[in-house]
Amino acid sequence: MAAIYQAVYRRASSLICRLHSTYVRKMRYLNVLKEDDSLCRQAQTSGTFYLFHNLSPFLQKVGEKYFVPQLSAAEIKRILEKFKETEQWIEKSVLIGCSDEHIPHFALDLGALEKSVIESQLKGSFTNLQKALFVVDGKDSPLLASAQSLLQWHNSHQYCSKTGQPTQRNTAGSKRVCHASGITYYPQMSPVIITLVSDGSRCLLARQPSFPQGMYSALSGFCDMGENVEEAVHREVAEEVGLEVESLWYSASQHWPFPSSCLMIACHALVRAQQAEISMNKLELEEAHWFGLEEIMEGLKRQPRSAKQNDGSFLPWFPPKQAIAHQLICEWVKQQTSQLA
Ligand SMILES: NC(=O)C1=CN([C@@H]2O[C@H](COP(=O)(O)OP(=O)(O)OC[C@H]3O[C@@H](n4cnc5c(N)ncnc54)[C@H](OP(=O)(O)O)[C@@H]3O)[C@@H](O)[C@H]2O)C=CC1
Ligand SMILES: [Mg+2]
Repeated sequence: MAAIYQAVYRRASSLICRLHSTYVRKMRYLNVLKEDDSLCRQAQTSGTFYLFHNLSPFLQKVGEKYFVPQLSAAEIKRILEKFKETEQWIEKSVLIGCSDEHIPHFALDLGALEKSVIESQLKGSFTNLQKALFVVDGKDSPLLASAQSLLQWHNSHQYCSKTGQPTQRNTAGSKRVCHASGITYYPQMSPVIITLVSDGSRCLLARQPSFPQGMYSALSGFCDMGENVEEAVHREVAEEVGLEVESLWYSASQHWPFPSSCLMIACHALVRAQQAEISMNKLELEEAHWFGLEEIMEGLKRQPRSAKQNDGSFLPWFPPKQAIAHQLICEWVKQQTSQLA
């Protein structure tokens, strides 16, 4: 039966090949892997694997550069053999994407096995995600972030919240089902708005007590139940700095894995210059200031280390380019400089 099914799939995909672009074929292939457990199990034997250990990704350092190695199923089996574990472990992996040539990519957490043994066999180290995202190549960080978020979601959704019974995952790891209640659980993201407020000539940046010293960012906050993006922006700006947004526009979005899978929706917002006095909410923020164009341009040049002064205090610096807050600040600078030109 499986053989007939696979033959039909191969025939159908060869027809699709002739009709669609590489991107469309790739997305269709991934979709089929999510729906078809036996095909996905087969794909695991020819796929590549990103390794994690208790949610920390495995990286290799060559010179000053960090790489995210993709291991073959054979290499994974060799590690498992070392621990006298069976290859059934591979079934714990989750599907995270595929190459243009339809080589599927999986993420696998070997957290139950001794970390140092794997590290010395593969000549690399499991690195905290927060560090990893900022040292790997830009194209690898979204992949690491979404892989870790999916693994984390499976860790925290082992049981049905209605019946308390264990939930079962599909092979791709794109959902979990409670057979007692019939409820299907899908991986979740929390929508979060992030807004760069401007009064026309200055922009507003703030610090939360948990931020690294000297770092200022745009205002952010989780969307409330039932709220749309516009309402969330208006509310968060009012709550955090006591200002009323006059107009706003969408810029871009980003998946952010901290604390657990947020969908950051980035916007610019304008307040009236005559009504721009900040009334900061001290429960959420420790500082909030208006910054002029020059101060922002200086801040963008600073790194955390160069921001530290001799007396131990810090000059303002801003989130690194991997964070969408950075993109908002750069867009504001571009808009201001084009107005001046
Ligand atoms: N990529 C980027 O450029 C940036 C990303 N961010 C991210 O944005 C996110 C939200 O920013 P933040 O300003 O802290 O949000 P908020 O201003 O909404 O405040 C956070 C507080 O809201 C409560 N809360 C409400 N809903 C949730 C939920 N679904 N999950 C967790 N907490 C919730 C929690 O309070 P309590 O626990 O007391 O109930 C939490 O401490 C953070 O995860 C942060 O990492 C922020 C800035 C830049
Ligand atoms: Mg906030």
